[in-house]
Amino acid sequence: MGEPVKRSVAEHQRTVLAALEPLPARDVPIGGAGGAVLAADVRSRTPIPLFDNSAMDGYAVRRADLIGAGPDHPVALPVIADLPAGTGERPEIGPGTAARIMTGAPMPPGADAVVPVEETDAGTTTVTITAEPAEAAHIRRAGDDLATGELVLRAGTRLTARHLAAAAGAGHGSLPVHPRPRVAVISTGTELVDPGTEPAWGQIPDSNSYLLAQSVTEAGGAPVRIGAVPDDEAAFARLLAEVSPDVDAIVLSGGVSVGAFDVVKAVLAPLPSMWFGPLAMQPGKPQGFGRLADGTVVFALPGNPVSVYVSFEVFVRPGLRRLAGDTAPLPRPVDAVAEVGWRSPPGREQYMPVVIAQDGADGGAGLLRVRPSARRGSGSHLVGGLAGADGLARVAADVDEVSAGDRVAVLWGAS
Ligand SMILES: Nc1nc2c(c(=O)[nH]1)N[C@H]1C(S)=C(S)[C@@H](COP(=O)(O)OP(=O)(O)OC[C@H]3O[C@@H](n4cnc5c(N)ncnc54)[C@H](O)[C@@H]3O)O[C@H]1N2
Ligand code: MOO
Repeated sequence: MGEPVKRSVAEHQRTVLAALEPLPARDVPIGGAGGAVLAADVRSRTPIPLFDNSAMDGYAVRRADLIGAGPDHPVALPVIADLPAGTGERPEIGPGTAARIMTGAPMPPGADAVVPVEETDAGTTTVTITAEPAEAAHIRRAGDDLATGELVLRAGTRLTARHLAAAAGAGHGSLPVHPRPRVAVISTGTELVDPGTEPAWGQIPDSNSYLLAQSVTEAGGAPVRIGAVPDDEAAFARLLAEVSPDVDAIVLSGGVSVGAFDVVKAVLAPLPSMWFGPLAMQPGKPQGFGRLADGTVVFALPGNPVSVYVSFEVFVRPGLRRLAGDTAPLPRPVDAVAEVGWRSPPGREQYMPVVIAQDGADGGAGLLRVRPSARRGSGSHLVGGLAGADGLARVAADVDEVSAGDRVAVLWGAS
């Protein structure tokens, strides 16, 4: 039984990206838009600030009344109004009068400067002022920040807290976004039990569904973690049919190899819209990708936990970015030096989970230093070693050994 020709990692990545389109845009209230990608430019509906207002708690005055004012020349003015932030009043400040005003309150007509309360006696009927204000002192002008119609946010921006604040300030209650992809996560394997449950002989905790659900969240998607299901073809087919109408994609783990009970392959390989095959990759060799008959996107990842982590980073995360409409370029791999050597299988591009350290006072040129995060190096079952992995060292398919001191490319940081 010979092995089929292996597809390269780059080709599979291209295939995945070419098969996916951004989810259709829709207006979402800004309270729920964080993490989604903006589908259209957003312009300010109003000036920011909306109106001239005071930058200080103090008194709105006519500057001409206070020329020459100082500690030795106090000037007393009648206080004709009290203006808190939010006031709807617009009292005219005539010559020789003042209004008490709080930070954020609109400047009353006639006033052309604000004197901070610290430079007064804080009077409420008459105020005595001991400083001459500069021209337009402590006034925040309408439109200083943005004029009406100015660009606030560009299409393609993944919305963070800062973006939501700017959009809210510019008068938007909702934003046009590509929704975050809803992603169901299912682990297959009769050997799987919920973590924390005592496993019987032959059983192990399901770690993949937790890895995948959290990875989906970190990639900006909305996970629906179904958890572990046994290797039962009929039940698995029913579950897919039940779940798929509510999600944009399904990420599966396990059951894609050549075993006798490989349920994912058994149920999905007959679909013409699914591809299964080996990749020239380690870990992550057996993979499936495509769509269910109803169009739901399916990533069928191998069961080994390190394979799942690597496959998510290399295929699923870029795919989810595409569904989410994120057009920012993927981070480029950075140059690093291997601190120790390790072996890589010939003919397969290797993705080694690594601990990353930066050269410090020892005279290094700032190059990253990496070593495998798992004690035993490469092994797609070494889930414990994943905890220490800061990134993935990529070793070309034609390299079968990395030696200490070799340069390697490292995928690192949010992608
Ligand atoms: N004769 C061959 N056997 C295998 C090959 C091969 O080419 N020929 N490929 C190996 C490689 S490489 C991988 S990767 C695995 C992938 O197999 P499956 O995708 O069918 O995955 P399973 O057999 O279901 O599980 C593999 C391994 O991972 C453990 N596992 C599965 N799910 C979870 C989970 N949710 N949480 C934690 N661990 C999980 C499972 O118990 C197995 O130990 O096939 C090799 N075999
Ligand atoms: O390709 Mo497998 O994913 O090495 O364990």
